Amino acid sequence: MSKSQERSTSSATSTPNNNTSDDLHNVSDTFYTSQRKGSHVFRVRLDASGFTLQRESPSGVTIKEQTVKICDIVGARCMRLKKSPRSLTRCACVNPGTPAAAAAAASHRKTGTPSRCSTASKEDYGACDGGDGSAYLYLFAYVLKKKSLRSTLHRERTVLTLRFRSFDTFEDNMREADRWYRALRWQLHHTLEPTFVERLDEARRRRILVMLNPKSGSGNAREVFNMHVAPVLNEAEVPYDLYVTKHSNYAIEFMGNRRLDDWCTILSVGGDGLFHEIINGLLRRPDWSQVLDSIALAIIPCGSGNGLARSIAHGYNEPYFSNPVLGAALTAISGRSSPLDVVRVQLESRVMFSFLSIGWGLISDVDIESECIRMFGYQRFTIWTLYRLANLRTYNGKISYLLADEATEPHAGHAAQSEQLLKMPSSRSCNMHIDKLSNATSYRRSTEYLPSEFEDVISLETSINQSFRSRCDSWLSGGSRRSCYYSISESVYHSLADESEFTQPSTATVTGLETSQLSFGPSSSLPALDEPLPAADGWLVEEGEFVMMHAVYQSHLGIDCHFAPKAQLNDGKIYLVLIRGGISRPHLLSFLYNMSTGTHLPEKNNDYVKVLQVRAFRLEPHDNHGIITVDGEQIEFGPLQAEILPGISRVMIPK
Ligand SMILES: Nc1ncnc2c1ncn2[C@@H]1O[C@H](COP(=O)(O)OP(=O)(O)OP(=O)(O)O)[C@@H](O)[C@H]1O
Repeated sequence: MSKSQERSTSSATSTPNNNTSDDLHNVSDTFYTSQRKGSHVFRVRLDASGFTLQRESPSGVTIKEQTVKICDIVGARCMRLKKSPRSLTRCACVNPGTPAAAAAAASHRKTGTPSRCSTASKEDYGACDGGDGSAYLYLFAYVLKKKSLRSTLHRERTVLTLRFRSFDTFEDNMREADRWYRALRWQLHHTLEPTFVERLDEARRRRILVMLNPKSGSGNAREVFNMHVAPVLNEAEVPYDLYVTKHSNYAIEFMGNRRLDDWCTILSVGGDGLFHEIINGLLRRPDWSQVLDSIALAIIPCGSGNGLARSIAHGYNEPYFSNPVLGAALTAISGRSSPLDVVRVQLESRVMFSFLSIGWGLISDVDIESECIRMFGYQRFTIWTLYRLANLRTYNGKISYLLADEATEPHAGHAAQSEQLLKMPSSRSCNMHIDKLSNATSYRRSTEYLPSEFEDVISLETSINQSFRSRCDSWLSGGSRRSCYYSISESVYHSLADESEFTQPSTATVTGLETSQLSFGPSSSLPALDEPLPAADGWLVEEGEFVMMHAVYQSHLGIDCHFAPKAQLNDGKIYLVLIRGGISRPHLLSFLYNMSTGTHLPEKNNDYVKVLQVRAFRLEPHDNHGIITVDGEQIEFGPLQAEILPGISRVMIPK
C-alpha cells in the first residue's frame, strides 16, 4: 500500500485531552483503502448505537452506510498482526520463497487454520510482518441476518477489522487502537444492568461459574462448551470457572455448600435436570435470599428436553433453531436478566423447588419410560408417545387448586428473610486451560459489507464454524506484546484434577437429600400436606380418572413442545392442564400433535381438557403406583402440593 493510500491522521478525532465524556467514548476516524481504481474512504464512528461504517466514493459521495449495533457486539481485541491470507503466505515461518514455504502457505489457505505465526513468539512477528508497525482492532459481533426473504433470522459471526498505521511506531499505532478499544468497552459496559457493574472490582464483575454435566443429552456437553461457548466468552473477555459434575446431585451439593461470591452468573451447561439441581442447591442455603439476589442463572441447552432455554429464547424473540447454543451463549453474557418464578413443591418427606413443570400421568410416563431409548435424542419422546397412546392408562386421584389472580403483576421481591452467609473454604483450582482445539475454521468474507480489496485497512468477516477462536487468548499471548493486558487466561478448568470434597458421591448426603425433610428456601403459605384445604379459602377440586395432569410455568417443556403459550418467566402463574379419562384417542392424538405449535389447548375448557391458571395446587393420587415428575425428573410417588414463588430468582435474557 502506498503512502497516499494510508489512513489520514488529520481526519481523526482529536486526542482525549480536555474532552467531555461523550467525546472520549464516541470515537470516529477516516480509513482509506487501496484498490486499482483509486482509493475509497470509510468514515467509521463508534457511539452508543454501535459501529457505523459510511463508505464514500473517491468523489466523496456516500455509497453505503452500515451499522453494527452495540447489542450485537460482544467484544474486541487489539493485535499486531493481521490474520489475512496474505499474512499467512508471508508468515510461513520458513525461508520465504522455498517450496516448503509455498506448501505451508497453500495449506493454511486451504484449511483456513491459523498460520504457525498465530502461536509464534513475539520476536517472530517482527520478522513475519516485515517490520510493519500497524496495529489492528478486531471487533466481534453476532449480527441478526436472514439468508433469504423466506428464511428465518439467524445470528452470523461478524469480525470488523480496523488497521491503524498513521504513526511511525507500532506502540503509537497500538495506543490509537487501544483508544478505540477502550471506547468500545465503555459503550458495552453501559449496556449492562447494575448487577453486573456494581460488583466489588473489575475482575469479579462479570465472572461466570460454569457447571457442566458431561452426561446430559447425547453426552457432548464438554465438546459443545469448548467449541461453541468458550470462544464467545473469550471474545467478550468474560472470565469463567468451569466445574464438570461427577455424579448426580453434584450441583446440589456444590451450590448448597460453596462460597459463591466470586461469581455473578451461574451458567448451567446441560439439560433441565442440571438446572433443577442448581436451583435446589441454591435454595438449600441459609443465605439463599442474598445469593438469588446477586447471582443470575443462565443455561446452555445440551440436554434432551431444554425447555427453559427454549422458553427464554421464545420470550425474547431470539432465534433458537439456527444455533441454540450460540444464542444461549450470547444470552449468558448479555448483561440483562429477568426475574424467574420458582415453584415450591411440598412432598410427604421433603421440600423441593421447580422452575419448569410438575407432571403426573401420560407426559411424565413418556418422559421417564423413554429413558431406555435415550440414544434417539429428542425423538425418543415422539416414539414413546405413540407407544403409550396405543396402550393408554388412566389414573385415579384428586386435584385441588387456588386460582391465580388474572391481573397478577410480576414482582421480583423475595418474601422470606435471609440469614448469615455460609462461609465455606474456596475451591481449589488446578489452573488448566481448555483443551486445545485442532479443527479448521472456515471464514467467509461478507461481500454484503465490503469488497475484498478493502481488506488492507478495514474488513468484515463472518464465520459459521468458530472453532479456532477458542484459543484466541493463547493466540494473543503468543502473538501480542500486550498479551498480559488483553489475555483472559484466568479462566480455569476445575474438573479433572480437583480432589475436592465432591470428588466421590457422598452417599449419606445424597440419600439425605432424597429422604429427609430439609427446611430451606422460603416457607410455605399453604396448610400442611396432611391437613384439609378449606373451600372458604378459595380451594376448588377436580376428582376422578385422569389421563394426565401437567403443571407448567414456562412456555416450552422442550424445544418442540410449546405447552403453555401464555406463560412468561415471571407471571406468577402455574398453568395446570388436566386431561380426564374417557377422552377419545383422536382427540388425545390431536392434543399431543398440536403441542409442538402451542395450538393444543382449547379456547374454552371442556369435559375432557381443562387449562387452569392457578397459584397453588395439591395432587392426591388414589392409586399407589404411577410416575410423578418435577422438571422432567422422576420423584417419589405420593401426594404433593405446590405454590408459586413469583420472581424469586433471576435468569439471563437476550439483549
Ligand atoms: N456426572 C454425572 N453423571 C451422571 N449423572 C449426572 C452427572 N451430572 C449430573 N447428572 C444427572 O443427570 C441428570 C440429567 O441431566 P441433564 O438435565 O443435564 O440432562 P438431560 O436429562 O439429558 O436433559 P433434560 O433434563 O433436558 O432432559 C441430572 O438430573 C443429574 O442428576
